[in-house]
Amino acid sequence: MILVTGGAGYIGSHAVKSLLQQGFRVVVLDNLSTGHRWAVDKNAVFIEGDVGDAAILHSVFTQYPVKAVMHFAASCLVGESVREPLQYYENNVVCSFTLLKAMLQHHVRKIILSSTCAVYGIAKKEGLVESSQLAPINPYGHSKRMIEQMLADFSGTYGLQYVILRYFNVAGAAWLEGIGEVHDPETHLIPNVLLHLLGGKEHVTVFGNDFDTSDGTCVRDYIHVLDLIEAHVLSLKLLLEHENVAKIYNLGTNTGYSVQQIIEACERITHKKAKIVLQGRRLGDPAWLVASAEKIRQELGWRPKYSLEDMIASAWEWHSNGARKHKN
Ligand SMILES: NC(=O)c1ccc[n+]([C@@H]2O[C@H](COP(=O)([O-])OP(=O)(O)OC[C@H]3O[C@@H](n4cnc5c(N)ncnc54)[C@H](O)[C@@H]3O)[C@@H](O)[C@H]2O)c1
Ligand SMILES: O=c1ccn([C@@H]2O[C@H](COP(=O)(O)OP(=O)(O)O[C@H]3O[C@H](CO)[C@@H](O)[C@H](O)[C@H]3O)[C@@H](O)[C@H]2O)c(=O)[nH]1
Repeated sequence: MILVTGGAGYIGSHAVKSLLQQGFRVVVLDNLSTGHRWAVDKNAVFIEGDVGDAAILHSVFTQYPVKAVMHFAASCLVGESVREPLQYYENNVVCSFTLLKAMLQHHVRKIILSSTCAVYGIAKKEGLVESSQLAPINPYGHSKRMIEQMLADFSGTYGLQYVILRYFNVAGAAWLEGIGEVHDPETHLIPNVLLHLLGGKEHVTVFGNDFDTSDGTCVRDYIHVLDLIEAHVLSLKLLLEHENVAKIYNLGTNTGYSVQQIIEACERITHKKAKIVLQGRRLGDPAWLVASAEKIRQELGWRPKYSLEDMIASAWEWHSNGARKHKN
């Protein structure tokens, strides 16, 4: 059985569906702080609770034969982390510590961690590799960096085995399966543009056009959630079929798009025109984050199948149709 923390969230809910489709049994632990009960596939066991609650973890590990953990649960907004660092260190570092301690107490030694390219900080304009310098510039990136360090330390001393996946910007939806991104408030760029084009938001805000990039807006590397989950399944198989695994992989597409280019792509795909309002920079944003995902390609044979157009089109379908059912 696989324990999926944060399995009611955007990415976790896609992972749960995929694991079930691959024949794994799944138990989800989620406190529903940003996730949704409806997003959890009904064939998974759902436990509403906090990853920082040692008693709940004890009961989960006692009740279910958990072979590995996929740890998605976290606070994960860059700007919010600058405003609320206490929350980020508590929900990410402290809760992950409690989870890891419970795992070790119950002899569960395999984990996949959702990490982030925010651990790199200010990057040079070339594909970031896993060995690039780690110098986060916001509390969110620091908190994930600290969890990564715990895994490395616990691996050496206690035999913890892990795959750390550093995601770049995740987008798209498995909308035909009835899941996609729903955050309230929504802060991510692609859904914000699409929600505006659907009439739900007055305009699109662009945070800063004075960065050192070709058009002055921030550049990110966007990856389809289904490609991302495919990498999780490969990582899980690696962990389950081998001993002493301790791996770090970037998950991106090696291609950067500026905020301006993303808005234009959304306009092209939806045949609608966006109203743009320029604001100052958002706290904690680096100018440029683009992956080299060569390592996971070489070692696990993973490569992304979906384009930026696929991400935007599937998110558009989701926001136009699927997500509406869940709004009151
Ligand atoms: N969305 C991205 O582009 C992106 C990029 C890099 C990394 N990540 C990482 O991926 C993971 C999932 O992100 P997401 O976009 O799906 O976010 P999300 O907010 O949609 O999902 C997070 C889920 O975790 C749950 N949760 C949070 N704290 C919890 C706790 N203490 N106990 C139990 N449940 C808790 C929430 O209720 C939610 O269901 C996070 O770890 C995030 O840091 C996301
Ligand atoms: O309405 C908006 C929303 C965002 N942006 C900009 O668009 C870029 C992307 O922002 P967003 O979609 O919020 O993603 P990130 O801040 O890059 O963070 C996401 O991607 C990170 C990896 O880069 C993950 O670690 C985080 O968890 C996840 O929230 C940034 O430059 C933002 O300033 C805007 O200009 N207007």
